[in-house]
Amino acid sequence: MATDLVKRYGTIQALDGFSLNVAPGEIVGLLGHNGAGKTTFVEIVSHLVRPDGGQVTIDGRSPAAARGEVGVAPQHIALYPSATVREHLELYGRLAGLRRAALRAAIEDLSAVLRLTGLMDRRAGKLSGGQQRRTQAASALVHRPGLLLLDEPTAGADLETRQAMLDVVKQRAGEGAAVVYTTHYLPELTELQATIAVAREGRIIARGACDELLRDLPGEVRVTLDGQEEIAVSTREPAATLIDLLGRADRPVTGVDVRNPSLDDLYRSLAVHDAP
Ligand SMILES: Nc1ncnc2c1ncn2[C@@H]1O[C@H](COP(=O)(O)OP(=O)(O)OP(=O)(O)O)[C@@H](O)[C@H]1O
Repeated sequence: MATDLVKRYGTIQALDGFSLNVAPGEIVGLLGHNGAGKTTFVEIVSHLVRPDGGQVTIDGRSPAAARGEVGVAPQHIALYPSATVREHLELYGRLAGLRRAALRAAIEDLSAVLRLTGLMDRRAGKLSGGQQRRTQAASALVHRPGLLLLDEPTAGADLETRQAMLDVVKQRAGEGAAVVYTTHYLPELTELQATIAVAREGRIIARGACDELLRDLPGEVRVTLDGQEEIAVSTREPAATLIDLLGRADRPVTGVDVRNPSLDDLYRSLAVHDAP
């Protein structure tokens, strides 16, 4: 849906040929260092920012034409402090065309999944940070958009908020929504069974299923000898390496640890440094 996006802010090249496709029902975990361009991409797809070059289509339409089909939870909290949680959901639901019974049902369903039921009549400005995050996500989701753009939806969130967010994302993807989920918390992407896109310096430098991307990375085998000396070997063949190390051990082996490559290793290998 995004092809060759380019965006400059003065001398800063925020996007430099950024391309990413997301299929219906797919959750894409968008990773990348601070300043890699993730938020700029989200802003362009949600028609908040115009690209200098490249193209975005959402179900064959431009971001302007498809606005009602997109649900966006921005990185920074953007709620009306004096409006209640219910008023937020009613407002965003009505803006998207929901009325009466359909609106009520959508709000009831979403407030249960996002654990907002007991908070519906509280003003947004008086909520905790995690409660605000959940309200913001609910506002993005209430009209059941076909494309969800969630920009660090769990930043600073406690366990309850994090779990609620993961539950609702899985539910919506299960119903066919395409989801772009930016995060710095890699275990969330494993739980979401997300495919991965890694951004670096304004473009996507790795894209695919998690297993595929990890296949070529080395894991690590550690063997402890006599409770003291530890030998650590980085290897693509952990079983063979372990057998070799055990065969060559000249003292009792007191500990063995085999670590398969993780998303953290992938992230470090591809997007190691902060942008200047
Ligand atoms: N409105 C703006 N004006 C000037 N520069 C901007 C603006 N928005 C983004 N940038 C710059 O564009 C680059 C990409 O920023 P962006 O926010 O898209 O990165 P990000 O990957 O979302 O980072 P983070 O993980 O920190 O949220 C950065 O260098 C940033 O400073």
